[in-house]
Amino acid sequence: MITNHSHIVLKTENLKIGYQHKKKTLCIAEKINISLSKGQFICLLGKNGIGKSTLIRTLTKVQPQLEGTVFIGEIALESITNIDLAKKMSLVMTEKIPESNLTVYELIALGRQPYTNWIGSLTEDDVNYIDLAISQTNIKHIIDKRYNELSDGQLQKVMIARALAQNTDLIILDEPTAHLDIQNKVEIYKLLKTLCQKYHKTVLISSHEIHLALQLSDELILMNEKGLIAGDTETLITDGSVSTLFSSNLVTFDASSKQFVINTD
Ligand SMILES: Nc1ncnc2c1ncn2[C@@H]1O[C@H](COP(=O)(O)OP(=O)(O)OP(=O)(O)O)[C@@H](O)[C@H]1O
Repeated sequence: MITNHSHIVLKTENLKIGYQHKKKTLCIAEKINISLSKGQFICLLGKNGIGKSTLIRTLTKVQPQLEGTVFIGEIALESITNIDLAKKMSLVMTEKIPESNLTVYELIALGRQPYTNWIGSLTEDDVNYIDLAISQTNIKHIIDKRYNELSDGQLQKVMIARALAQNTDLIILDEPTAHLDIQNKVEIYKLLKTLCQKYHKTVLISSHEIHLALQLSDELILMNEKGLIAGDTETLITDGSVSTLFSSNLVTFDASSKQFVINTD
């Protein structure tokens, strides 16, 4: 019997990611075969510049793959229209959005764009999803503020709320907690975990919060110079895979505390 757990929301087949400039090809990683299952909280970890954002941009159709295929369910990514994709997948990127005079509420309401009618007026359903996203991210106190009045941390929560309002089965976030303090980082991680457990969303995030990722994720995708290692979080901690993330004599992975610790000598 196929359970919800084994239901694959996204998978890649022999994916090769990177950049093509004129006749020059820069390969960042290849032979990538990963799958994301329904209800799973997956963290993508790797050191600076290893290719996490490149992978996320390729999985979300922001940039083309060099080779191979990304499937959303059974359908190849390139054959899905942008409007249909926006109903299946929401994306939170670190890039700043263009300057605007929108209020927080209006920004979040933009998450409903794939569903709104041609004049863009909000239905009762739209309003309910927006209100739920606002309460889930705990930002009711700032909904009347303008975009340019927000701190980086507040803006990050608003962008997550916009993705939640989009109400997709799959949510992909590139370093969603980069500007947040420790309390807000934990809050966001717990929120993402709850979305998976309670609402069976599939959440993929790239992150440098290794300690939080190891405590809360169901699965990991580890990127290092040799390629990708994907699997169950506890397994990758105990089989030593996590310790390969940083090949440096500055830090060592301590599996018992699930942390990289600074070498003292
Ligand atoms: N437009 C581009 N053209 C060519 N190379 C690029 C481009 N964008 C990024 N790169 C290179 O691709 C590699 C991977 O970058 P990427 O941003 O995916 O890493 P990352 O793991 O997300 O890093 P970080 O943790 O620092 O955000 C880097 O060497 C980077 O210089």
